Amino acid sequence: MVAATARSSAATPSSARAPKHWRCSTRSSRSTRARSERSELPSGRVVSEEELIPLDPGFGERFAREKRPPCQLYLISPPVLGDDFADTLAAALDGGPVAAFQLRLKGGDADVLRWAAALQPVCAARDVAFIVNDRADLAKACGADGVHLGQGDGSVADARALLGREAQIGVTCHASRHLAMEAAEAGADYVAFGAFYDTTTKPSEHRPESSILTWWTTISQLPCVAIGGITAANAAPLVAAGADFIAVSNAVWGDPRGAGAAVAEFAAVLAS
Ligand SMILES: Cc1ncc(COP(=O)(O)OP(=O)(O)O)c(N)n1
Ligand SMILES: Cc1nc(C(=O)O)sc1CCOP(=O)(O)O
Ligand SMILES: [Mg+2]
Repeated sequence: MVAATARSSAATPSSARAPKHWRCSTRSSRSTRARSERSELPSGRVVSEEELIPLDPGFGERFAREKRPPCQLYLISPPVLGDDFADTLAAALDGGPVAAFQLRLKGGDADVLRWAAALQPVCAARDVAFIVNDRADLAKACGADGVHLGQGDGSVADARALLGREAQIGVTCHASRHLAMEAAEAGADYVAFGAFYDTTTKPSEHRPESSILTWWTTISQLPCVAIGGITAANAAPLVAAGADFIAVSNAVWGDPRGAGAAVAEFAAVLAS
C-alpha cells in the first residue's frame, strides 16, 4: 500500500505500489467466511460471531507470524488547512520517514482539488504516497495514489473500477474483524482499525484492543493501519501488536515544537 515501497512521483502519480506479497489478502478465504458468520440472539438481534466470542488477548502468542516490514508512519491532514500548509507538510515530511499522506478535508470538491494540486507535488518529491479521503472520484480527478474509504464512502469494487489495479484502496474497519475480512475479500489494499485512543479529531464509538492487530497479522498478509489518538508516547503497544502503519493527525500537526519535530519523534519510536 502506501508504503514500504511507496514510489509516488509527479510523473507517475499512481505508482505507489504495495510489495507483491502484501497484495494478496487472507490466507484462507474459506476460514474467513466461516469466521464472519452471523447469529441471532434470543432477543432477535443479529450479531456477528466476533461479538459473541471476544478475542483472547494472548491470541498472537500461539501462532507464528510471518516477518513483515517495519511499521511506518501514515499522516492524516488536519481537518482545516492554513494558507501555509504546503510548507508545514514539507517540514513534516522532512522530519523523518513517512509512507503516506492522506488529504482529509470535509469541505467542497473545489477545496479538495485545490489542496491536492498544492500538496501532491510536496509528497511526490519525497516519495510519499498521496491518498484522498472519502471520494474515489476526487482521487481519480487529481491523480492520487489511492483513496481511503469509510464504511459509507462507497465500495472497493467501484473504487477499483475507477482507479485501476495499481491504486491503493484502504477501508475503515473500526473494531470489527468481520469488516476487515469483508474489506480484504473485496480487494482492499489495507484495512484500518480504530480509534485505539481518545481523539478529538474524529469522535469514534469504536475502541479496538491492540490484539485485533495481532490477530489480523496472524491471518492476513494485507497491511493493517492503526488510527485514533496515537502519539509518540502511546504508539509502542500498537507497533508491538503488529500495526503495519500508524496513522496520525493531531499529534503531528498540533505539536507545539512543529510538525517536523513530531515526525522525528515518531521515527525514533518506530526505529526502537
Ligand atoms: C487511515 C484511515 N483510517 C480510518 C479513517 C476514517 O475513515 P471514515 O470512517 O470514513 O471517517 P472520515 O475520516 O471520513 O471522517 C481514515 N480517514 N483514514
Ligand atoms: C480520521 C480518523 N479515523 C478514525 C477511526 O477510528 O477510524 S480516528 C481518526 C482521527 C485520527 O486523528 P488523530 O491522530 O488526531 O486522533
Ligand atoms: Mg470517510
